[in-house]
Amino acid sequence: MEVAEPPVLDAAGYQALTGASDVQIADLARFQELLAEWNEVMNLVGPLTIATYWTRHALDSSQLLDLAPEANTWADLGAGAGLPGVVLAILLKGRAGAKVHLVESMAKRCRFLEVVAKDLDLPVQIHNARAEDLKLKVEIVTARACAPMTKLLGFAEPYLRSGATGLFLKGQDVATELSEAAKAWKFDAELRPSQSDPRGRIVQVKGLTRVR
Ligand SMILES: C[S@@+](CC[C@H](N)C(=O)[O-])C[C@H]1O[C@@H](n2cnc3c(N)ncnc32)[C@H](O)[C@@H]1O
Repeated sequence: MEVAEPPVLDAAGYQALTGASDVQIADLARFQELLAEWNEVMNLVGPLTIATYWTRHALDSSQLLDLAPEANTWADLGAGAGLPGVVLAILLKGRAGAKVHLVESMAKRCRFLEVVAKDLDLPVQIHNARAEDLKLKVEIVTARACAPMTKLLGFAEPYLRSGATGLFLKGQDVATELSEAAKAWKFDAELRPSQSDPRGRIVQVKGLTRVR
């Protein structure tokens, strides 16, 4: 089956598609600069993806907000370079009660996140910790490229069990990952199309219990 290519957006194309404000575009462009600068000395994202940032990182991340436009409290597990968490925080900045928890187990990636948070004055809290060890009450728990579904649900268990909805960015192996995960967990999952990756899916997860 032929799969459409993802859109290749620049800042203007991203703004036309999403309706982001000029201030948000400026903040997103600054994040792209910081990513490019730090990627020279630290492995944050694939170097070639800096050139396709507006699709591959900005749109990939910000599309989650369309699925939960009212949600103010988010936790991004395995935030790494700040994707999707920093993009979400840029878009939520200025909204009363907005808070994005960036959870990342690697200390040097947390140092990068601290620099970005300060530079852009973001409503974030950075946790240098393993996601499964924290007890954060949030509306939405998210993750991109953090772990296969079976393992990811283990990381997300405390958040999902306390009432959060999961929005997980997944690639083309999502069906296999979900059927594997169903051997270990019982959960409700809905698949949403991805705007940034025609082969990718957003998995919306609610309710989670362990079956073995
Ligand atoms: C492949 S990177 C993806 C980073 C980012 N989400 C992105 O899409 O660019 C996965 C990140 O998850 C972090 N990680 C893996 N397991 C974790 C856990 N249990 N708790 C917190 N962070 C974790 C790793 O240190 C790494 O930075």
